[in-house]
Formats: sequence, C-alpha cells, structure tokens
Amino acid sequence: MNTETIDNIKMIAETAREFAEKNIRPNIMEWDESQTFPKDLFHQLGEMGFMGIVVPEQYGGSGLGYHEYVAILDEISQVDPSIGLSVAAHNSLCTNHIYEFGNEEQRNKWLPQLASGKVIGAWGLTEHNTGSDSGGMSTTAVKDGDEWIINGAKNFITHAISGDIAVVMTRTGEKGAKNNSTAFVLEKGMPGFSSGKKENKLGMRASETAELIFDNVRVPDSHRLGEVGEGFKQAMKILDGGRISIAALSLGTARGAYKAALKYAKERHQFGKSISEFQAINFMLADMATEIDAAELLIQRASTLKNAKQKMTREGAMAKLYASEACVRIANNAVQIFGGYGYTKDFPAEKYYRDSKLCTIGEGTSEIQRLVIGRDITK
Ligand SMILES: CC(C)(COP(=O)(O)OP(=O)(O)OC[C@H]1O[C@@H](n2cnc3c(N)ncnc32)[C@H](O)[C@@H]1OP(=O)(O)O)[C@@H](O)C(=O)NCCC(=O)NCCSC(=O)C1=CCCCC1
Repeated sequence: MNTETIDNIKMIAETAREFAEKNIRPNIMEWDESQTFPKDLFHQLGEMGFMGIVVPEQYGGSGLGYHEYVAILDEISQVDPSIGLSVAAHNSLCTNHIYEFGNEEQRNKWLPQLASGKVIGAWGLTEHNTGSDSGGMSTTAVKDGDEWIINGAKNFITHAISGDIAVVMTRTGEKGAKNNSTAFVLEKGMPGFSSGKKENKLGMRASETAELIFDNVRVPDSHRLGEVGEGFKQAMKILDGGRISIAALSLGTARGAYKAALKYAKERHQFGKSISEFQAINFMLADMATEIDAAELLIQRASTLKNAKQKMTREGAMAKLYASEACVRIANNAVQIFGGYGYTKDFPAEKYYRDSKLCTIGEGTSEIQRLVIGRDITK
C-alpha cells in the first residue's frame, strides 16, 4: 500500500470513529438492554456512505475497497459490535450478493436503494435443520410460468423483521443433487413473505435476528440472481468475502475491549501502584496487543486478495478463524482486568464479552473455518 492509500484509509477511519462516537456511543446500553434495532441510524449510515461501501459509484455506492471497508467496520465495532454486525451483514451479504451475481437491471434496481440505507438488506441461507450443512436446505422454489413459488423458512437471519429486501437461497432441484440451489431477491410486502420470532440473544442485541417465512410466495423470474442451480456456489463465494467482515467485526470488538482494559489498568491502583505495572496484567495486555496486530495482518492479506478479485477462500477463513477466536480471548481478559467492575453493566467489558462470542459462530463456526482451511491445504 502506498502512503496516499494509507492516509486515505486513516481519514476514512477517523470519519467513521467520529460518527460512531457521536451517534452510537450515547445509546449503546439502551439499545442493548431493550434489544432495539435503531433503523433510523442506518439511514444516517447510508448518508455517510457506509451502507454500500464497496459498491461502485455508478450504482450509488462509495466505490471503496476492502481495506477501507475493514477500517469502517473496525471503528464502528470498537464502539458497538452489534451495529458493526448489522453494517457487515447488510454490506457483505445482501448488497454484495446482488452486486456480484445480479444482472445490470437488478443492480440498477436494488443497489442504489441499499447503498442509501433507505432499504435494509437481509440474506437467507441458514435453516432450522441446516446451519453448518447449509447445502442441505429445505426451502423450495418451484417454477410456475414466469414465476417461482417459494415455500419454507430461514432462521437466525439478520434484519428479518426490519429489512426491506432479502436475498434467499432456495432448493430448485432434488435433495442431495449437485447444483440444486437458486438465489432470489424477495421484497417485503410480497404476499406470503413474513418474518417470525425475534431471537432474544446473549449479545449483539441491537442487531436484529429473526426468522424469514415463505408461504407460497410468488416471485418473478426477473428476481432470480444468476443461473438456476448456482445458488449454493454463489453463497459460498459471498461467504468468502463475508468472512472478512466478521474478521473485521472481531478486530474492532477486540480493539474496543483492549483499549478499555488498557485505560483501566493504567488508572487502577492496588498495592500502591498501577495494576498495569504488575507483570500478570502487563503480559495479558502484551498478548492482547499482539493478537490484535496478528489478526489485522491476516485481514489485510485477505482484503488485498479480495480487492484483486483473486480466490481467497483459505485466507478469508484463516482471518475469520484467528480474529474471532482472539476476540473472545481478548474480551475475556478485559473482563478479568476490570475484576469485579468488569462483571457489572457500569463498565464496558461485559458487553464486549457477550458480543464477542457471536464472532466464532456467525458466518461459519470456527469448526467450519478449520474444515475449509484443512480441505484447502490438503487438496
Ligand atoms: C464449507 C461447507 C461446509 C461445504 O459444504 P459441502 O461439503 O456440502 O460442499 P462442498 O462439497 O465443499 O462444495 C459443493 C460445491 O460448491 C463449491 N464450493 C464450495 N466452496 C466454494 C467457494 N468458497 N467458492 C466457490 N465454490 C465453492 C464446490 O467446489 C462444489 O462444487 P462442485 O459440486 O464440485 O462443482 C459449507 O456448507 C459451509 O460453508 N457451511 C457453513 C455455512 C455458513 O457459513 N453459514 C453462515 C450463514 S450467515 C451467518 O451465519 C451470519 C451470521 C451473523 C450475521 C450475518 C450472517
């Protein structure tokens, strides 16, 4: 990266930081406690250009690259990981799926709305019985003239209630057959398309998670993304990039927890000196800082490949695996450094701790990342 690019990324990060401090920080505990998804905030995020970050300007996006995308997510997640998660899901799953696999007409129809933040996107792959084994989905789409009839349900879907459109993977061929899945764009208001129960979650509580339900939803063929039978492979490619998002979310969450713990460790005095001077705490802080830098470097490598449109399945999975697991360790140590105060809601550590755990589960568990990496290095 040249100095100009680095300076530009720093400037974008600074803008995201200022926005998050002003518009997100004052509300985080209220949104967390009441599990409020602040939809209006997402309109503001759209005005900032953060809802179509890598979407080219011709489709209303900001036309930035993945390094800038990571910097924005990092800054937002330092302040509130649950807002970072929603920004990530909107950008890298729904919006990016339409950008990468939509035709010109579809891109022109949906991307400007999504990038403006006036329309919020959801992405449906997971079902009740198919989480890691996502290829085994039961939601079906059956062709009827120039329409498709969709039946089934998707669960654990970010923005299932407040979202306006959803990219949904369906089964269009025999169960277990190759190339049996197809992706469609569904719009709220289509008869038979509804949302179900909102999940009451441990963390990431301002990011809404619920079920999407399809009861004989008629979808025009013009809403089909790419070819019939390509849906699962499209989803896998989208998840390759999506894993950069969750890695960036993990990085920001870890950095937020680390900064809070470092500040507290310097201020807190016991036995006549700052606790940061005790080797037990000092080494903990050293490990946290090292793991954050290591995660950042893995994310940078995956982002460089993604910017160059090169295959980055292994590198994305490695970045996501390492960053998310480091994030959980770092948030855990932050609570430990805060001691009894870390266990209360008056201090920030407990929220990072609760929010961090999603990172090792969402967009593929750590076990699936190891499977993806393991298959790639032994093929
Ligand atoms: C890795 C995995 C376990 C793979 O499965 P199998 O063994 O069934 O499939 P396999 O035999 O590996 O492959 C089938 C075809 O597919 C191609 N392909 C695979 N990867 C890719 C790829 N990366 N790029 C292109 N093609 C790919 C493969 O080549 C094969 O094609 P072929 O039939 O040979 O012509 C996959 O299912 C997975 O990943 N699960 C985790 C899902 C998961 O991560 N959800 C997350 C949902 S979202 C979520 O959790 C969120 C949380 C928080 C907020 C937002 C969303």
